[in-house]
Amino acid sequence: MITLTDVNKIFDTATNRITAVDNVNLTIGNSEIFGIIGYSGAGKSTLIRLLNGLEKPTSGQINIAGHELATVSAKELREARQKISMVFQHFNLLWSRTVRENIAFPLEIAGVSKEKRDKKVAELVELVGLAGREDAYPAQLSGGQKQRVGIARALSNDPEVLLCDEATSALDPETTDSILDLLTAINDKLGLTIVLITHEMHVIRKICHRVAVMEAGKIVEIGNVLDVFQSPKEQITKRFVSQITQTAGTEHALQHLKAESSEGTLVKLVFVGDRTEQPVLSTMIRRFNIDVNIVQGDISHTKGGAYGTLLLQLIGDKEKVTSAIEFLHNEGVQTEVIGHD
Ligand SMILES: Nc1ncnc2c1ncn2[C@@H]1O[C@H](COP(=O)(O)OP(=O)(O)OP(=O)(O)O)[C@@H](O)[C@H]1O
Repeated sequence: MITLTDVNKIFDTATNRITAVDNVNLTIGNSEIFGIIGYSGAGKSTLIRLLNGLEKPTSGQINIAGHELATVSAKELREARQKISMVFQHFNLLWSRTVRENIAFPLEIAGVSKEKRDKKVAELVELVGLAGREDAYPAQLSGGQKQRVGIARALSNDPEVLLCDEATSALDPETTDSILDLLTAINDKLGLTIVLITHEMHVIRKICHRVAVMEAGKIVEIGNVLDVFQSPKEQITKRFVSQITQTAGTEHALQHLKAESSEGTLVKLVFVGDRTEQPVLSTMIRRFNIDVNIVQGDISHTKGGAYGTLLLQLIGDKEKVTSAIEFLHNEGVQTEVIGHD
């Protein structure tokens, strides 16, 4: 559905030359929810502007739904852009128009008849959960409701690809979750492809099938969300993953434990998929007759399954502790020994 081949975007300014997108190769499948994560300046906005045809690449090819964006005529680009819609961080609504009129706006531009517009708007209002608010103005809506209007408007011309540019970054955590649930429901119901850029790993974890990590214009890591959570390879990816898996107290707790208690073996466990639901730990404790002190733990849910980390202090006979760690490993639990007595 979307293929980027050797894509570069270079900005030449009066004083320097910036490679905002650096040799990016990427394929995004039909109906996929694909996340691009990176810190500020990584090149995410430039990449999304290339995807919606607002920028042309300096070199390389971008193919979306059969259209070669880099080389198409202005007319074909307009046609291609009919298939691509965008949701913005700050909603970009028309403030003097009602909810109904905002959603209908792209249809008006496209010359769709009033009857068809009204029918479509009614469907979309229902889909995004705004029934009863059709005649409200944006200023009368909450942030989450404004974004619902933004999403309904983006869907009005039946796009095949929905691009989301930090769509939840201006919202509080609870509202963020409700908008992410809405995007998931839309992906399930309409089967359209969603590409989102974000700097929040929570967004990736909650709704994406796959993720690409961007740094200095390059995609430095890419994979299924669960795989990336389970074994991030690059340092930057580890930092993003730790946004979720590491609570503020962990480092402190570790240092405290290392300093205060020299007893036992400190082990970090990573559970993936079904393993999180199995009583692996209680079996281990019973079988090897060791004491276990839980230092820290959490579980996250991704589209591909559950993912959890647990920091344990194992206390007991050294051989038994070693066998217990081996048992965990054989049960499919990733183990990493962090410290020994
Ligand atoms: N039109 C432009 N002219 C010159 N430089 C640009 C232009 N657009 C982006 N850049 C530069 O390209 C680099 C990537 O910027 P980009 O906005 O794509 O990153 P980003 O990951 O989206 O960050 P942010 O979240 O802060 O927008 C930055 O160094 C930026 O200054």
